Amino acid sequence: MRVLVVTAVPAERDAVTRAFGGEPEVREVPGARLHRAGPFDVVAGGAGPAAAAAVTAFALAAAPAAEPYALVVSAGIGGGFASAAPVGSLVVATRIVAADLGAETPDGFVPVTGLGFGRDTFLPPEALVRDVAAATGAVPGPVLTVSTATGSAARTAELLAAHPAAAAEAMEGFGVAEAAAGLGVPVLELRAVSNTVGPRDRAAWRIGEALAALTEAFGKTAPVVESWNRHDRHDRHRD
Ligand SMILES: O=C(O)c1cccc(C(=O)CC[C@H]2O[C@@H](n3cnc4c(=O)[nH]cnc43)[C@H](O)[C@@H]2O)c1
Repeated sequence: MRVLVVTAVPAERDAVTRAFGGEPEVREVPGARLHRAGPFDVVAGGAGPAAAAAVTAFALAAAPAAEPYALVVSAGIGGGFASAAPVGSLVVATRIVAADLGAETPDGFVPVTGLGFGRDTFLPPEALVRDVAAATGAVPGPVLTVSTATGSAARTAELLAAHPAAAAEAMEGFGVAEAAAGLGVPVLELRAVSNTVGPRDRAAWRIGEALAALTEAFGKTAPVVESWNRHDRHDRHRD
């Protein structure tokens, strides 16, 4: 069973592959460079939902027919909402939500679904989310995908008003999920919290700590996804 993992930057990709030691085998496919480690093919596809969707689609389309991907994981560091996910913690998405995809109106932000088209949420498989949370200690909760990282208390309050249970935000999950859904592949999002969502303070980001947490999490996630693929995949896919 193979799992495609999509990160934004090479440092995140390498944090995932480090969980398996040694040098990953590198495979070039059109549009993507995959680093193979354990059950994971890991690609650093760039920042933001568009880059993430493009590289996910390229990698999925390039999989050999005899060995299709059973799962796609959007992974990396992320911002944690203070009440749910402190710096250094992990978050596994129960929902992957496009938080700024929609329209501004005189009455405030309206998501695309409120405009009568598109979609703004993908649901990872429930059993897999539960098992990954149990194995890694990750907080299960909604992860918001934003095109602009939050940098003020006012924007944080807006996001929490619209998504009171939000645990984290990042910039790729919804793009990865959109591409995976287009090809009928389930999706998961796993984030290691490097900073708190709120007024921008880049000096306070704990990137090294978050990358170390990501490495540890992927070591613990590999057996979970392998077991899920054998036992749960076909009856629990909600999307
Ligand atoms: O500078 C470095 O060494 C470094 C190493 C690893 C990753 C980075 C990034 O800047 C990754 C950008 C990536 O991180 C996500 N992210 C992290 N915090 C937030 C946030 O508060 N709001 C939104 N996104 C966040 C996001 O997915 C970015 O694409 C640097």
